[in-house]
Amino acid sequence: MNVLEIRDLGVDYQSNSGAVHAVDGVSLDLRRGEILGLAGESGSGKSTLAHAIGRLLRPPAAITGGTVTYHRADGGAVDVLGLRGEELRAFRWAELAVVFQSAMNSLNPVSTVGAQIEDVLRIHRPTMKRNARVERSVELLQRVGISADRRRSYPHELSGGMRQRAAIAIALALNPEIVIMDEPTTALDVVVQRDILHEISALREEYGFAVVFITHDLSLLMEISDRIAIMYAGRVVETGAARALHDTPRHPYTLGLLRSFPRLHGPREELLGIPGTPPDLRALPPGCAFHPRCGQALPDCREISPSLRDGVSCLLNEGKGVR
Ligand SMILES: Nc1ncnc2c1ncn2[C@@H]1O[C@H](COP(=O)(O)OP(=O)(O)OP(=O)(O)O)[C@@H](O)[C@H]1O
Repeated sequence: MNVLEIRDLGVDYQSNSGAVHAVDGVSLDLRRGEILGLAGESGSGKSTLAHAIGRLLRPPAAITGGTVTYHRADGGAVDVLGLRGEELRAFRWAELAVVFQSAMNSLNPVSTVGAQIEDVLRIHRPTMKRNARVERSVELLQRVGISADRRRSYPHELSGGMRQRAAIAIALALNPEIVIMDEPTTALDVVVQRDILHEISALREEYGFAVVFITHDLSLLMEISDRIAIMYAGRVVETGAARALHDTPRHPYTLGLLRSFPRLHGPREELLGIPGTPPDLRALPPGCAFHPRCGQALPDCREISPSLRDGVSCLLNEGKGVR
């Protein structure tokens, strides 16, 4: 059951030197309650896609086409890109919430973390009584690992990890169906990162929300995600179950990414990485955008732009794993 369906979505950034096609014909499903990881090199369009889904794009970004459909738990379908005004505001917190990399930027520095949760409740649940709001904020803070006495702390009084936990608690205030996490733990040290990721998994089990999770760290993504979508130059080039993608990558770019990161388990392998740099998004090479960097490219790859079929867009792929 899909909670979100993205079809043929395009997002451009207008610039003096031409339109940057940051997201180009992306179709992707988010299933109810799953963690979907978005991976890809810097500049591949992950954040732009996540911002488009959350209706957070600002000029010079503009949606050039496509649809995003949200399926309510009661079966109703919502045209996310068509939401305006009050409907959009309600959708943003109650149905979809976002946690950004820097909690410091999303938290209000002059308001305690408890007050920030209670504010969300006050605005969106006008009938909720004050003590019910306090109760809920304490419950949420405790649930993300912040003790009740920290409810009155200001963001600057908390450690980086605690601030990120607070940002997650705020995002969960209205029990959203979808939580978008854009590098939520990247600024934190590895131990704190892992703790928070385990917390996110546990919260997801408990509350049943779906997550779109973005991180540069593919091994981390493999651990936390149910499914993964790999982006290259604004397009999704492979999707699949995290395990399958890890064990039998089908796109040479996926393989390259996997080889760029040390594996957590199993024998150590040489970090081969991917030669070259991502293309200019104003003028993609003809054919498969990855072909100039692909060690396995065929002559046809220079001419034919493969579409995503059966979870992979690569001419080489005939159901076999790439080498
Ligand atoms: N305001 C902007 N104006 C012009 N181009 C932009 C703007 N913001 C992003 N871009 C371009 O859009 C492309 C996609 O960027 P995006 O941030 O979505 O990628 P990303 O995969 O999330 O990268 P990262 O992992 O570094 O966050 C990049 O080429 C970037 O240079």
